[in-house]
Amino acid sequence: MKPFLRVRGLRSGYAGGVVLGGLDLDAEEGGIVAVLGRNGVGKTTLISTVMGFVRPYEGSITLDGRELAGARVDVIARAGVGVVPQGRRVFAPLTVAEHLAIAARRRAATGPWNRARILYLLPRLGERLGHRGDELSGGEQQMLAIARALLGNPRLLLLDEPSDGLAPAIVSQVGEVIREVSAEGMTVVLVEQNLALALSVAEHVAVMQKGSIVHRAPCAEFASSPGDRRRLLGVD
Ligand SMILES: Nc1ncnc2c1ncn2[C@@H]1O[C@H](COP(=O)(O)OP(=O)(O)OP(=O)(O)O)[C@@H](O)[C@H]1O
Repeated sequence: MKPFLRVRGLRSGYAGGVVLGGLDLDAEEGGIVAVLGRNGVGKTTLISTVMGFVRPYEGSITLDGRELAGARVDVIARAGVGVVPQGRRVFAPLTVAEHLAIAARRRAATGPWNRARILYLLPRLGERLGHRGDELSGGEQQMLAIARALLGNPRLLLLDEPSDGLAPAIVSQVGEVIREVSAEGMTVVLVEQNLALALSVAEHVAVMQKGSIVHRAPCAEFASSPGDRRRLLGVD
């Protein structure tokens, strides 16, 4: 079967410097791939390049057969790619309701994910509609960042370290939300340092080192290979 997201020979970086040196990645439709790797290997650069924030030097990024490498961010968003960025990017003075209204106005496509459905999935946000971004906990901000991305009805959702800075109980809620959106058919690429979260939600792992994917495995296999985890990630 042809992968829904197919990245081949992706070279990218900043101001002529190379971070991704010919990266290949596949994600099946409706599947969850976790991209793992130590700090600084280029995980955020991968997300930024797929999303069009960083223009690739070379290579191919196809979504459902359509070439997106080098396209503008708005074209990529309309083609069905959504992102939950690292650090959440919630605006301090805007309320939850205002964030959602802006995201709904700017949405790339209509589809199953509307405000009512998202508030059903993320009930805590419904209780905080009148609260400003800077009044939300880290977990609430993360749920808002996810809600904003879902409102765009992406077919491919890129999440950049959604567990960062969250308490373990909230991390498992984030994991449940990711599983639920994937169960509805959305394809997910999850960049994570939290191995437990990655292994509990994804079907496959792709491990990055120095700007390329050096190891791919089904999660169950990676979970039962402590030698691989130590060698590739430096963790037990
Ligand atoms: N905007 C930028 N301009 C120049 N260099 C950058 C920029 N963003 C990242 N880099 C560099 O690119 C390399 C890869 O960074 P990147 O953030 O993609 O890695 P990462 O795997 O996501 O790391 P982390 O896990 O710490 O978030 C690093 O050497 C970093 O310093």
